[in-house]
Amino acid sequence: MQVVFDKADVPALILAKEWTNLRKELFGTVSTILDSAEPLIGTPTLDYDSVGLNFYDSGKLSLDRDYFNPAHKDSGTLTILVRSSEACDGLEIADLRSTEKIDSEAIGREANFIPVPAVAGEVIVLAGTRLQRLLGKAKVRACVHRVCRPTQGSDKHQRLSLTIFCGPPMK
Ligand SMILES: O=C(O)CCC(=O)C(=O)O
Ligand SMILES: [Fe+2]
Repeated sequence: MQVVFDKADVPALILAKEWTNLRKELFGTVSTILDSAEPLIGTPTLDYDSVGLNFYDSGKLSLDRDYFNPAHKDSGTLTILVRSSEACDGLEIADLRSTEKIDSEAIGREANFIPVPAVAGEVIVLAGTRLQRLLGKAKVRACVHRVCRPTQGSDKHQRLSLTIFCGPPMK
């Protein structure tokens, strides 16, 4: 038996089409805000996205670990982040003005970190190292971020987040 799909009905293709339109709008806005003539999408190399799903469970985090996810930069152009909506879920970003350090680990030790409380319906957009490379450090710096062990809520805190990593990762 042969099953024939109408492409217009395949959910993954519908989603891909929606995402392509959204991506175009998002990068157009970012280019305008950053006054960039540099293409950020629209070439086969740049039009690369990958999706990540993170499940964090503080019950499974060993006691000597303070972070679900230690200080790091994402390596693409932009990261779109959606997370479960508890007010203080441990996400923090580094204030890069508070340190001269360059690498994520040193920034993680030295910088002041700013908590990012979750707001219902929000979508967070983080700059990655490829965006910094394309536009120059004077215009944009890759966001150093981390997810701490949450201090609020029950001991068995669980957290879910979804990321779309746009652009090919830097090596
Ligand atoms: O879970 C989060 O809020 C952040 C996840 C993250 O930084 C990553 O997957 O690169
Ligand atoms: Fe990240």
